[in-house]
Amino acid sequence: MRAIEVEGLTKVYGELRAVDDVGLEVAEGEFFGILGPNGAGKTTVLELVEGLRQPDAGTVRVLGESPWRRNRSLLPRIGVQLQASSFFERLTAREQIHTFAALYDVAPAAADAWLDRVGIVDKADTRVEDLSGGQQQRLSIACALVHDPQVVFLDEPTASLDPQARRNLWDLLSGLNDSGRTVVLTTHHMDEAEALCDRVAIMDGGRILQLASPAALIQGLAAPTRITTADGETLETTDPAAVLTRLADEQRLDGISVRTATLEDVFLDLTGREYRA
Ligand SMILES: Nc1ncnc2c1ncn2[C@@H]1O[C@H](COP(=O)(O)OP(=O)(O)OP(=O)(O)O)[C@@H](O)[C@H]1O
Repeated sequence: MRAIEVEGLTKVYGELRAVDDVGLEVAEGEFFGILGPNGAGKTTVLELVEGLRQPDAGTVRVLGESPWRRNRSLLPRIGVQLQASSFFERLTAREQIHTFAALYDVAPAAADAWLDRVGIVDKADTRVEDLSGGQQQRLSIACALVHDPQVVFLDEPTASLDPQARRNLWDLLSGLNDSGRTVVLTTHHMDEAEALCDRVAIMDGGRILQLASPAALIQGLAAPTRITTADGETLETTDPAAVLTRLADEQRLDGISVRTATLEDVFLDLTGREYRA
């Protein structure tokens, strides 16, 4: 069963084809990433799939149903991370998540557990406008997850998190996915996509340039490994084991750094330009 099926998806703003003939499928239980620089069209794809925007062309099915126009039977089965600006004003973090929980008949205690899971339980009595950007972001993720949806959509969920909170969120999302939830996120962090996603769609200019697992995308490049020694010599090789053995024989292993290809190299190869997140 497919969690998401998208065909020929297009959204036009004036002259700009923000999303241009996008097709993709996400399997149930998959961790799927939409990756690309600012303005690539990631958020627009996500909003079209969530049913928040109407496509100009193409079809979207989520759990077998069309999300547009507001499909009430689908809403309890999907979780959508809200932008911070969409909070109810003047509510505390706890009141905020309890409100969401009540909409889905979730018990308040279960909602409180989500504040704990995203690491802001100590801010439960703080009004949302007094939370930091990263704390608001964590609250918005907790609100998206509070009803235990089958499919979770997250738009750049780690954008304003510090490194520790970012890692904690990675663990939380991996855990959700391990328990069978489908997770779809957008990110402009290549390392995040590489660490988390089963497959990624690399987008630029409204189009999907490549769609595969991070490992397959990187292997497809056949890019050399770069080994830099402590004295600054850089060796490019497709046989790193042999080069490392030679450096070991020459007692030059101390202080070396080894760099294999990454998704950034894939982006460079696809577009001919450096990736700028
Ligand atoms: N409501 C709108 N009206 C006009 N243009 C829009 C609108 N929404 C998005 N766009 C344009 O569509 C393009 C894609 O925007 P989108 O927000 O989907 O990109 P993104 O990949 O999510 O970027 P970012 O990483 O900056 O969030 C951009 O050029 C943006 O300016």
